[in-house]
Amino acid sequence: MKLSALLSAITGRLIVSCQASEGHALRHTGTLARVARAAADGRAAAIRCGGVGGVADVTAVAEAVDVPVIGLTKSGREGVFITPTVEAARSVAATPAAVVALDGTARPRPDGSALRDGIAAVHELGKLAMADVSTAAEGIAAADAGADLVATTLSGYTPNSRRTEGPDLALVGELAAALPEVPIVAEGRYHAPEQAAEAIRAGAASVVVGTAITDPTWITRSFAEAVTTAGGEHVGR
Ligand SMILES: CC(=O)N[C@H](C=O)[C@@H](O)[C@H](O)[C@H](O)COP(=O)(O)O
Repeated sequence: MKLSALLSAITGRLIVSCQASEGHALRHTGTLARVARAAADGRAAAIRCGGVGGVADVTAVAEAVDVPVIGLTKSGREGVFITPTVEAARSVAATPAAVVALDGTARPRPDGSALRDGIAAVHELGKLAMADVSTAAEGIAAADAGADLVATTLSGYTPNSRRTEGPDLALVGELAAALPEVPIVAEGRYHAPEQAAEAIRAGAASVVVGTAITDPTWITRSFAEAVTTAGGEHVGR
């Protein structure tokens, strides 16, 4: 898929991330493919998927939905863990995913490669590359390395990034101003529709929402906590 075709599908629209970590009740490829279908039925413009489920999840989701898929692999939680090697980038690019998401920070990669190498491997297989960054400087470097899209995914998850409780809307604005030619994707801790709308107003081409839509354990916990707190107040009256 060409970048222009992807952009006509996702610009000004919502992307849903359908991933589940090891041990999560939804950590099942077929189940996540169903979750992706439900999100597409709700008008998600694209699905981001893979994670610890790797290329099996990406392939199953791509078969289940008729919107573009952004694929990634995840290994570990330390240092570079999103599509961390050239081999991982190549394996995701070989699936039906239209876009490969990969760590776009300047930290050392497990295989000693540079971001530019991973992006080149993705492009060789005719796919688009989304760089997941944590700061504006990383986004600028990622665009220079050939990234087709830059996403704020890693803000709050690297030692040198801001740790906002909610989404890092400021980073969206900074990237949009610094890279007017590059589509910026807002991602990470968007927990309410109004926050997602705010990201578009801040200059994002598109917004990725994961946990708040596709993690029923997280959603339940937030309701349960609210109810328990009210219950405690009630008992204390
Ligand atoms: C930091 C990291 O590993 N982010 C991952 C990237 O693919 C996913 O675990 C997130 O769910 C995704 O970025 C969407 O964000 P949120 O779930 O906050 O809406």
